[in-house]
Amino acid sequence: MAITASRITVSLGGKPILHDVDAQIRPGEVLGLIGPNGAGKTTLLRVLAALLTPDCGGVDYDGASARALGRAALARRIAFLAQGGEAQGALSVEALVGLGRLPHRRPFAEAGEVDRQAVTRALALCDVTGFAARAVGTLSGGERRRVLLARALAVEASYLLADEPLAGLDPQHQLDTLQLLRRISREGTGVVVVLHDLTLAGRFCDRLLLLDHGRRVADGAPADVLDDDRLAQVFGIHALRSSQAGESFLLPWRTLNNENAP
Ligand SMILES: Nc1ncnc2c1ncn2[C@@H]1O[C@H](COP(=O)(O)OP(=O)(O)OP(=O)(O)O)[C@@H](O)[C@H]1O
Repeated sequence: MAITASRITVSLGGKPILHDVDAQIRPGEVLGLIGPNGAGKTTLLRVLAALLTPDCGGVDYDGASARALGRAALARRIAFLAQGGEAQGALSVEALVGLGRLPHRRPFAEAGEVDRQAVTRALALCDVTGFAARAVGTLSGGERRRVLLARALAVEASYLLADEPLAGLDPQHQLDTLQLLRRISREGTGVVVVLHDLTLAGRFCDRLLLLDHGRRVADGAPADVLDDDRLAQVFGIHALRSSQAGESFLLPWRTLNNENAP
């Protein structure tokens, strides 16, 4: 069981974006998708979610193609949290999170008890139960982000694909969100998450896939992927390293084109 993307090549607007990229999302694992701005992370995530058809290569979903599965089955199998996702202003938070249940409902059917329980659980997991009756348009940016994650969790899909779920979140909710993603992965979900924070990516992901200029330059354990040479070559930074209670971590410290900075 896995989502397996093989030799993905994509051009957009006549510009090559991804070249021959392989990627695999496995149940029970948090895969971090990292790389500089413009590296192709969102494009790869959209291919994995079957929202974008690659020019070459293909994606296999637990042994079936997207076409064989069909839209409805894919929507139950894959939850997608878009980067900076829009949310309709007048809709209540509870109704928006309830949209995550649509793939499970027959057309025009009312929400059932299972749907209501999934929404209640997703609201609690994302710490937004207190906002349930509020109009989405009245929330702060970070609150709205957590509500959109709740909508994705309400799908209760086998795979969760999240594009920068930490953007705009305060430190507590960043840590909460990553702990939550780890928790659902331990319960069997395959999680892929686009992250810019290398400290958190190194701490919370089981595996990191590093993209640079549309190419996969590394895929493996965080400690192996985030070595000094790659941080220099791909990100142009130097990082400090330390450990706390036996857990090692890195802290991006200075850019290499600014050697004299503190
Ligand atoms: N429709 C399009 N037409 C032309 N170029 C595009 C199009 N969509 C994306 N691109 C380009 O493709 C490249 C990869 O974009 P993508 O959004 O996948 O990068 P990313 O790694 O997610 O970046 P970021 O970290 O900044 O979000 C960028 O250079 C972007 O400008």
